[in-house]
Amino acid sequence: MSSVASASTWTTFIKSIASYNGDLSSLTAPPFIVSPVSQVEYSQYWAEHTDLLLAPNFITGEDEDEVALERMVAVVKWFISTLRSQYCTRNETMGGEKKPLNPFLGEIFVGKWVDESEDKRLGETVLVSEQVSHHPPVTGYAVINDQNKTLLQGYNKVTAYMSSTALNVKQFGHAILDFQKLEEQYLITLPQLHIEGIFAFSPFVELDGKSYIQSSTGYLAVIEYSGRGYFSGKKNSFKARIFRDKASSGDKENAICTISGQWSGVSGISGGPKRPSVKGGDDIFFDAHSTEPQHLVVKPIQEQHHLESRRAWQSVAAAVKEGNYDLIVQEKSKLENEQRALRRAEADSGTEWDVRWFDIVDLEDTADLVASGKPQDPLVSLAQVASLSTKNVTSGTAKGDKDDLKTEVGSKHWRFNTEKFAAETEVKV
Ligand SMILES: CC(C)CCC[C@@H](C)[C@H]1CC[C@H]2[C@@H]3[C@@H](O)C=C4C[C@@H](O)CC[C@]4(C)[C@H]3CC[C@]12C
Repeated sequence: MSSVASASTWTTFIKSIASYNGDLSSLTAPPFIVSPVSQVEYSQYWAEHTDLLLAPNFITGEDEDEVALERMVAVVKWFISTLRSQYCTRNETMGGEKKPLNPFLGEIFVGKWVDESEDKRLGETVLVSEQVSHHPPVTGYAVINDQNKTLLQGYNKVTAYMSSTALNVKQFGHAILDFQKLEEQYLITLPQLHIEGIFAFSPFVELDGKSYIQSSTGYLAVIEYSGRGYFSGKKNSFKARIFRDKASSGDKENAICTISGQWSGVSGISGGPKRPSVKGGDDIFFDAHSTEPQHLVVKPIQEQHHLESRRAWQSVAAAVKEGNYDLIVQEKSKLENEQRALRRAEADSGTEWDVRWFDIVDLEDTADLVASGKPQDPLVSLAQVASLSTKNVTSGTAKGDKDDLKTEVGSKHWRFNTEKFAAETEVKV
């Protein structure tokens, strides 16, 4: 396509999103900003640094409180390390942010990270990701490491609205990182973001606002994001402050340590743990470019189940890579029509699609759960400590915020079901 033609298609697209407010799946994007990758694959970006994800398991010592702080710093380091993968991958590999393929209900994506450490202490780490809802689109994921009894699970939903300068994206959902051997859990809320550069023809993500990591040991990390110019003149800036607890986080001066810099580049740490080993050497906390992401190993397409993402979307992905607009539309329609036929058949037989590895839990009435003797969902206990909402609202919403107080918003959340996954016989990782 000529640059004049693509500029006019781009202008038409911008006009179509100018009044846009809702779930992004219905947005028809011009072929040159469509990605050949389905959004169900994005869950892999949580664990492209498995060594950092698992690091807290190996932090031990005499002083319990110091160890708890060191583990919190290690969790923050891992979290910061995920951001470049999550939000820069398309820019780095496709020359700009793209619109991912909209996963169909039941679409799955699985793979594993192989332990490349000398002592093999990391073991195998497995990813499972599943599209648990189509309207609205919701992706559930779990990263499982049996050797170190570590489970990261979560789910994600996005909505968006266009302002005069950017596409503003709200993330719903959260992640829970459970170190079962340590009996320590972390609630992780998701950053909010906007897409800049749309009018200049070159979209990219900027994170904004705050996200939180609450540890069951009481430590709370408050991470603030800014684009170019607020904290420093640099893009993708952040400042993470670690506090002893929620109560002390009211005053920034109480921060035990502060980590700041660029999440897509270099960051440093001041204050915090006494042992230098957890801080990173030479005053560098994390350098996103000197620690390359470790990519997930995925089975060849011919060995994949028909619901596995790369197999299901292979014709569309090929058409996207070819830049063949008519073929993209044709191949996408085939898949969408099959999905519509499935939904009609379910409606006719009065059945519903069986979500494979996840369940929805209603945390509305936690008193019932406590009375039933079942262990409390970590969201309930950790959100309470951090004073965050347990409702189905924008990730990181404070308790008592106007959205938290809306009576019509429920507290239904997606959870990974380890038993269902253990009983899986058709899908091989
Ligand atoms: C290019 C643009 C104008 C079209 C709109 C694309 C829009 C649907 C895309 C753009 C960025 C995408 C984010 C992506 O940056 C990273 C993540 C993190 C991942 O864990 C969950 C998905 C999410 C939020 C993507 C959702 C789809 C977005 C907003």
